[in-house]
Amino acid sequence: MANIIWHQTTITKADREKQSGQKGVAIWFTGLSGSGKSTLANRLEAALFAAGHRTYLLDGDNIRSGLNRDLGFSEDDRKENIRRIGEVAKLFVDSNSIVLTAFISPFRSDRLSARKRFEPGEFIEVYVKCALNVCESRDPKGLYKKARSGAIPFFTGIDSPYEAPESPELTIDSEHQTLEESTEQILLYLKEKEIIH
Ligand SMILES: Nc1ncnc2c1ncn2[C@@H]1O[C@H](COP(=O)(O)OS(=O)(=O)O)[C@@H](OP(=O)(O)O)[C@H]1O
Ligand SMILES: Nc1ncnc2c1ncn2[C@@H]1O[C@H](COP(=O)(O)OP(=O)(O)O)[C@@H](O)[C@H]1O
Repeated sequence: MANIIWHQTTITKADREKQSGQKGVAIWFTGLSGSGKSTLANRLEAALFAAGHRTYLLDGDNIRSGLNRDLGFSEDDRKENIRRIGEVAKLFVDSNSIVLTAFISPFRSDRLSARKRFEPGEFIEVYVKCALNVCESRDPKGLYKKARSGAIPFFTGIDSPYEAPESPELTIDSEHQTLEESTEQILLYLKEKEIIH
């Protein structure tokens, strides 16, 4: 961008890591509405927090009522939604947090653009896999019912596409795994990658 020059801060990401003993990463949940992103992200954050880690959870509905309150659900708005979340997540990672994001993030190209803003290993894509009919039967917010009645146009999985990840770092099968099993699966991955100890 013209006349904008990146300012290198005195305290670096490496300094922060050394002080805290944890690595900053983004755990990027993606999946249909009702697949379990929020439930799992909250459960995982609680486990990480209890173990003394610095964490933060960015959740769809909360961000959409503040930072992204100007955005709706058109393709362009979803793209901008995910772009901003990616930038915010990057700031949290720079600050040495484990940031968890729980957004449908339906488009592969947008998730890839977000990934590219991070260093290798910092962006952990977690696909919360769950069949549409199961998400629809859970319908925790009653939104599928509304979407089927025509009250919510462009609802993901019904009349707006969801592009499943092709090579996510982790796939969680929320139809067949319990919440505890899914949480353990992610914690194990974080330990294997030496993000937490
Ligand atoms: N048209 C349409 N399609 C999908 N979802 C809708 C829609 N309208 C409202 N909602 C509610 O908004 C939540 C999804 O917001 P996100 O920011 O995660 O969506 S996206 O990533 O920009 O696609 C989603 O929350 P989750 O159920 O937690 O996924 C819904 O509660
Ligand atoms: N194994 C599971 N993992 C996660 N959620 C589950 C599971 N089984 C049932 N659920 C339920 O499914 C719903 C998922 O809703 P939510 O977490 O809001 O999904 P999302 O954030 O993807 O829209 C919750 O009511 C949750 O209790």
